[in-house]
Amino acid sequence: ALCHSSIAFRKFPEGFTFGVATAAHQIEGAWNVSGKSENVWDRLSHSRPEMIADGTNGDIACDSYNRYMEDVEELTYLGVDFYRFSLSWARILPTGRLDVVNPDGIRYYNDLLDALAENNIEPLVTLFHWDLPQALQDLGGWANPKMIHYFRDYADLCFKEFGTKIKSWITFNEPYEICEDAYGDEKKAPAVDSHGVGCYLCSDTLLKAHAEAYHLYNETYRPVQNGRIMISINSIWYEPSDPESAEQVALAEVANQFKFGWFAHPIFTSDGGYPSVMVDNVARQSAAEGLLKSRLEQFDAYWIQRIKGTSDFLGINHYTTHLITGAGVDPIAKSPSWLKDIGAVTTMEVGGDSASEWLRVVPTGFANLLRWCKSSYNDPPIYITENGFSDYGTLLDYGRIKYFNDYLNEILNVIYDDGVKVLGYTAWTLMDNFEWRAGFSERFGLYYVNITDPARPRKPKLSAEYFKELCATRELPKDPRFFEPSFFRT
Ligand SMILES: O=S(=O)(O)CCCN1CCN(CCO[C@@H]2O[C@H](CO)[C@@H](O)[C@H](O)[C@H]2O)CC1
Repeated sequence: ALCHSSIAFRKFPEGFTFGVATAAHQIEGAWNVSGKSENVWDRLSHSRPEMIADGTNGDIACDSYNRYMEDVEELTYLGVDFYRFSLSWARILPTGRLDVVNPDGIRYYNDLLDALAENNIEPLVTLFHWDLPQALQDLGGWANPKMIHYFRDYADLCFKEFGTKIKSWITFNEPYEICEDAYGDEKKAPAVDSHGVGCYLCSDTLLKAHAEAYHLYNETYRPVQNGRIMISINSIWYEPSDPESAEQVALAEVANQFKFGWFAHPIFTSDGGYPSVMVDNVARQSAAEGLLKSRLEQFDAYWIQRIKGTSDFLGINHYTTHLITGAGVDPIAKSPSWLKDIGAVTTMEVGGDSASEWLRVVPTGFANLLRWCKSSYNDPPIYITENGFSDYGTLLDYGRIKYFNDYLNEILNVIYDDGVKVLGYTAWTLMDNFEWRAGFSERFGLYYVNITDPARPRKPKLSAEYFKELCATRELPKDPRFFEPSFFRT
C-alpha cells in the first residue's frame, strides 16, 4: 500500500492501456484520389485559404494514405497497446449516402487494419472526426435531421465491412467542436456561423444520430462481433478565477454543463436530456430576445429515453483549463450565441504556455475535471481518448514531455486517491499533422513531419522516447534525459 501511495513509485493499474491518436483529414492526404470525394475541410481550405493560418491544407498532409506502413512502424516502435484513428466518410461513401461504396476506401482501411493486427496493435476507430462529405453539407449537414439516417447508414456499412477487425468504436469526436465551432461559429468547417441557432440544431441531430448508431451496433453487431462503442467528448474545463467567490463557483458549474454536459448529460445521467441549466438559460435568453420559442428545446420523452445510456465508456478529450471571472456577457460573444447563453465571462490567462492560444498548461484542472465526471455521471468507466501539447516543432520537446508527465501524474492521483475509473490513455498525436485552422503552424506530434519534403519523412522527437518508456514500464519515466537540464530552465 505504501508504494502505491508514494507518487514516485505509482504504476498504472494492471490492464490500463496506452495509445496514440490521429484523424483522417489531418494525416491521410490523397484528398481526391481513387474515388474519395470532397469533404468540408477540402472545400474550406481550397475556397477560403485565408482561413488556415499558414495557408496549408489536407491535400497531402502526412501522406498517410500512401505511407501508413511508416505510421505502423512508428506505432510498433512506441510499443502502444492501441492506435486511435478515424475513417474518412468521403473516402468510403463519396456521396455521403448509402448508394455508391468506394472500393478503394474499403481496401485502404482493410490494409491499415491488417498491418495493425500483424503488429498486435488494437484499433480504436472514430467514425466521425469532423470531415463531413461536402455533398451532405450541401444538404444542410448536421443542421438537417436527415443526417440521423445518413450517419446510421454510414455506421452500418462500417460495422459490416470492418467489424470483424475493429472491436472498439467511437461514434463522434468532440461534438462541441462539431456543433458550436462549425455551426455556431466559423472556427471549424463548414463555418456556417449560425451562432445561437445552428449549434443547437446540430446537437439535436448529432445526439440522435449517435444514439441510432449505438442501438444499431448494440442490437445487430455486438451479439456477433462482441465489441464496444462509445463517444469522445471534449472538455475545456472551467474553474473560478477566485475559488472563494460563490458566484464564480456557480458560474463555473454552469459553464461546464454548457461545454461538457451539453453532450454528456443526455447520455451519461439517469435523468438524460440536455442539462436543465442549459434549457433554462437559453429559454430565458430567447424570451429576452423576443422569440416565441426557445432556441434550445428539451428532447421529448422518446428521445430522452432513446439517447440515455448510449455509450459503453465515457471518452474524454482534454487539453486545458480556462477561468471564469464573473457574470455577464463575454466580450467576444456574438448575439445570440452559445457563449452568451452561458452568461459568464471567461479568460485564458492561466497556467503555462503552449503554441496554441487556447491551450494553457493546468494539470490540476485535469484532476478536477475527472473527479467532476465521476460524481456527475455515476462513476463511469473512462478512457482518455486525447490529451496533448503543442509547440513549434522542436525535436527536444521538453515542454511536451513535462505536459504529459504532469497530466499523467494527475491521472495517477485520481485513480489512487479518488477511485476514478480511468482505464486508458491516448496521446494526441502520433505525428505532426494538419491542425485544422492552424495548419502546420502548431505541432502536437511525438514525431516531427517535414512538410517541405514530398516524402513527408517522420522523425522521433524526445517525447517519442519518453512515451516508448511509459508504454514499456507503465510508470512515469524518471530518466533525467527527458527533463530539461536546470541551466536551461528560466
Ligand atoms: O478559436 S480558434 O479557432 O482560433 C482555435 C480553436 C482551435 N480549437 C480549440 C479546441 N481544440 C479542441 C481539441 O481538439 C482536438 O485536439 C487536437 C488539437 O487541437 C486536434 O488536432 C484534434 O483533431 C481534436 O480532436 C480544437 C482546436
